[in-house]
Amino acid sequence: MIEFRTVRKQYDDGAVAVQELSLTVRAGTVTALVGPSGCGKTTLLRMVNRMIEPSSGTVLLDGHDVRDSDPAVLRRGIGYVIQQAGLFPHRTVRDNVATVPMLFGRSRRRARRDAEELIERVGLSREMGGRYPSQLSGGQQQRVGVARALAADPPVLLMDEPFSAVDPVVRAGLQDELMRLQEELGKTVLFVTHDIDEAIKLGDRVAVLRQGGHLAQYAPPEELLARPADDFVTSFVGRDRGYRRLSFVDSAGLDPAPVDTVHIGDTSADVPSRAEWVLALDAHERPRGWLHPNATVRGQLTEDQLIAGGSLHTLGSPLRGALDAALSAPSGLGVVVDGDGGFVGVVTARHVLDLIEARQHPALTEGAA
Ligand SMILES: Nc1ncnc2c1ncn2[C@@H]1O[C@H](COP(=O)(O)OP(=O)(O)OP(=O)(O)O)[C@@H](O)[C@H]1O
Repeated sequence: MIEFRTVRKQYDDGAVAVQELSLTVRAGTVTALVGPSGCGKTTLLRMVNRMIEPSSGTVLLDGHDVRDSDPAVLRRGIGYVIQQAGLFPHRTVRDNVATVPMLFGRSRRRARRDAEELIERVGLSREMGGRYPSQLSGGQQQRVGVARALAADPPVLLMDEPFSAVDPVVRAGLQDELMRLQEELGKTVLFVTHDIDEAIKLGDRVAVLRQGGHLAQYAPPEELLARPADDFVTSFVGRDRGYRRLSFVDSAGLDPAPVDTVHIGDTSADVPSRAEWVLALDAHERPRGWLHPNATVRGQLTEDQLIAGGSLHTLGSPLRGALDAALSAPSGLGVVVDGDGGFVGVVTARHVLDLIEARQHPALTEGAA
């Protein structure tokens, strides 16, 4: 557990970066620190490993004042990942990851073997261990940065905008990878970002900071979206927070309806012309696309005769996916699949909206029924 108790930081030039701030990061959870540039996020993060000392107040790690620990010893239990990975350019990937364990006395051979395992764990191939950082893409370098921070198996990870230098697609992949790793490893993570979407995706709790190092709100992401504490947080979380909140509403009670289906490879005799949209499935019952109403199939049904479908909603995942599936489908019918991708049924946007309404105002809906 990391605890900030009324910490304040004033730099020598008089600038106050953090203003009497109290915050607790529970063990085994991810807390995202988010806010505009210069609001004190990095300052706060670096107080944990004593790269920066507070002007007043206390930072506790598992109940112990960090000031009572020698910084070098303290940092052994704290992984640190920064933007653009900060790798040693003249060491191979494997040696970058093995450096810290070797400093702690692990044999070179053992440290390298562990490094190779970690390299795979963060989603890179073992062969990449022999390359130099400049021979990797930005996203791959970030993965190495994460592997290096994990190498000493620290219970705490500090991550300072670790993914902000890569493009959005790679970034999303790195975020997913971190979530997967975190499920496995259960570290106590403090994650700095200026991107509210990243904070909401990764944080079990999100701390929104505003200029001058004030804590504007500290809450789980769904609460932040549902009940922003003030105008600053409201504008910071953005306009479509109502829609984004659906990411945290489960889809229990969603009742997919049947729809006419055909299979790829069916002949025109099997596929009579219909006035309704027809969903085409493959041999594994997975949706492949839609057949337009009244479309005539010539010969066998092939994929190029289909209109590409919208997004798919997996049964049991949050309601946002169900609404998106309905809104993005050419037929207006959101396709619902099971965990294996097999077709289950369809939902309309109206159906999803009714469910949302019932969740938000249960009494009202019951009264109307
Ligand atoms: N060494 C320093 N000396 C003086 N002022 C500093 C120092 N480091 C940071 N500051 C100031 O403290 C404030 C907070 O800086 P900090 O780097 O913690 O913000 P941040 O929220 O991480 O910003 P960014 O998102 O831009 O990285 C800023 O106004 C900054 O200019």
